Amino acid sequence: MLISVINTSKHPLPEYQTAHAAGMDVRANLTEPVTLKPLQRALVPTGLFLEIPVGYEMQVRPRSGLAYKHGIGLVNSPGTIDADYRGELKVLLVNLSDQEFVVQDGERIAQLVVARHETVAWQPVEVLSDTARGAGGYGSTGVQ
Ligand SMILES: O=c1ccn([C@H]2C[C@H](O)[C@@H](COP(=O)(O)OP(=O)(O)OP(=O)(O)O)O2)c(=O)[nH]1
Ligand SMILES: [Mg+2]
Repeated sequence: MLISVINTSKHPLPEYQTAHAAGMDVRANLTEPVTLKPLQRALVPTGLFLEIPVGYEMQVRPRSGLAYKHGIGLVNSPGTIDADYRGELKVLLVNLSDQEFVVQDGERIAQLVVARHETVAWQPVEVLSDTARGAGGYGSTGVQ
């Protein structure tokens, strides 16, 4: 699919790193590095402005390498970019490690996955259909 984009950053557009990757890695666009102390969060700019087609959303997801090696995640994982959003795409990083982490300009900080979504209209009713699960949840089926 095609997504209209304005790139005000000094970096290339987000790219798939392999042929069948689901996510495109997106880069930080910074004038100076951002230091994240343990448990600190920051809204990191990308310099990208998008127009996602109606009926689709973009999910901003963590990169597992950054998560595993440095404890870097997204506070709102997965972030949701709406089709009608025209502001700058930003990434809400959090440092879940016990070490300081420095985000560098141009660093691939997250990945973007585009997905279809439904738009729901509610149908209020008095009774819902019976199922074997019923109201069971939160581990009701056991562990093994
Ligand atoms: O990681 C994110 C999450 C959101 N957004 C932008 C795009 C999205 O369309 C908009 C609103 O996001 P969301 O609905 O998650 O935030 P909200 O707290 O509900 O704000 P709003 O009241 O503006 O919807 O912010 C980002 O740039 N990055
Ligand atoms: Mg919202």
